[in-house]
Amino acid sequence: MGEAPAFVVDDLQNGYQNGFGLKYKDYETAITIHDKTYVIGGSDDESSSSIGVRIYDKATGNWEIPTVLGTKPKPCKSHSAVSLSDDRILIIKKGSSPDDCIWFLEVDTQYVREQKKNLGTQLVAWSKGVRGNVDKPVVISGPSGVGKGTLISMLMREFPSMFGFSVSHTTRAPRAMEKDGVHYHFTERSVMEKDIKDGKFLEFASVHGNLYGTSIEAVEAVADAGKRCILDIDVQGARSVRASSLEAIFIFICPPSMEELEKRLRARGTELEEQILKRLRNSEAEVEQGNSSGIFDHILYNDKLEECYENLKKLLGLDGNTVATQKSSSEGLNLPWDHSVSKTDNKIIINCGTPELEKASKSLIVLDVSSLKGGAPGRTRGLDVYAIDSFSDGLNGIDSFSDGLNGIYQPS
Ligand SMILES: Nc1ncnc2c1ncn2[C@@H]1O[C@H](COP(=O)(O)OP(=O)(O)OP(=O)(O)O)[C@@H](O)[C@H]1O
Ligand SMILES: Nc1nc2c(ncn2[C@@H]2O[C@H](COP(=O)(O)O)[C@@H](O)[C@H]2O)c(=O)[nH]1
Repeated sequence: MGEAPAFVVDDLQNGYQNGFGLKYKDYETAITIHDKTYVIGGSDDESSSSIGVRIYDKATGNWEIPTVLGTKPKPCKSHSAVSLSDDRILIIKKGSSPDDCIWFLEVDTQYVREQKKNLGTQLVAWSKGVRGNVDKPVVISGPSGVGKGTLISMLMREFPSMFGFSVSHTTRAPRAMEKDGVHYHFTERSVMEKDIKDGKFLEFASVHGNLYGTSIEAVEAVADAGKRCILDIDVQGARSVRASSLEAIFIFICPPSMEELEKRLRARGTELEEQILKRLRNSEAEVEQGNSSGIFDHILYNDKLEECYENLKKLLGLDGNTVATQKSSSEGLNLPWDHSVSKTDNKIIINCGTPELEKASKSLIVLDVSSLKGGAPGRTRGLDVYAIDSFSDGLNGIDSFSDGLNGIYQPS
């Protein structure tokens, strides 16, 4: 795809290399990985909604505008970019809020390769970086009427600040008490199919004759609120999530018997006879797959509701030690506007000192990226952050901090 280049090709061929914050005009950085140069544009244009990405393919001599998946970072005036192991580029936004400064642009991860194959286009995907290991999302599956929704409501009522519900999309009609955007995003099939084609869904499946799906945005909205995401999805959806990079805990809820399941479904009174029969027919295969597919980490029997709820809490580590597990999931990183970035092995060094402060105390922040987990279409977790307070002279390289780590960076 052709586009007027912001700089001439010779600049790319001669001037750019893998590495650091090569600031170009209009706050762009360029990172070359093998034959491709990724030009990542910051912006001072308030109207642009996200950081742009273009690719120059040295082999063909063409510019390409890739399909961009994932929740995109809002534009910033400047950023640094560092390539990590050829499959993703770390972006450090300057002047951004502490919880919005670390992003990853995935260019050749498994997810990107799969989506490229599915969509048949040049493609990249954004994933926001978070410190440490936030609690894994919880996927809850089980046949219709087994009590998934009831258990999830109990959990959310008891721990409102800890859990957030992933609001699915569905093409089925709303029930009497259901609210759009709360219980589901009720949607037209054609709209949902287009969004699926555009890569906006983490998973989707045809369930009891309707289309259901979890959008990437739904999962990220929960993470943005600093909560642990709960997904109520069918077994097909659970299988897709299991195959994705979203690391989750998978729990299957089993009915005590098929007779009891039928009783609950009928007593709920939300489905017409035809739907009840369809759901009951499907439940046999679901229970079989739930028990034998290897997708699920835990199987819970929902016979006595209170007992099942206590067991659910136990396996989520919520039995009596609630305060300890209600930790903040995404503590940010408070970077000064003026900083420079360098890299060694799996460590990214952010120098927060200014050249004018010659003999003064400088502060180096180390981002350890050796234990990254997850990634698009969710968050990139496992980012470790340390600060080093050191005194000028010779502190512009990697060698100078080998013994300088003095604990976790405290945002000022
Ligand atoms: N352990 C239980 N004993 C008796 N009734 C229960 C139990 N658990 C849930 N129920 C009841 O069963 C009905 C179905 O529960 P619920 O709506 O939570 O099922 P679900 O698995 O979310 O179904 P769906 O997949 O169709 O959304 C509800 O009326 C609920 O009150
Ligand atoms: N694969 C997905 N399955 C989903 C999703 N949201 C809900 N579901 C499952 O659908 C059935 C029926 O739900 P109902 O609300 O119509 O009773 C149930 O098993 C849910 O778990 C989704 O996003 N993806």
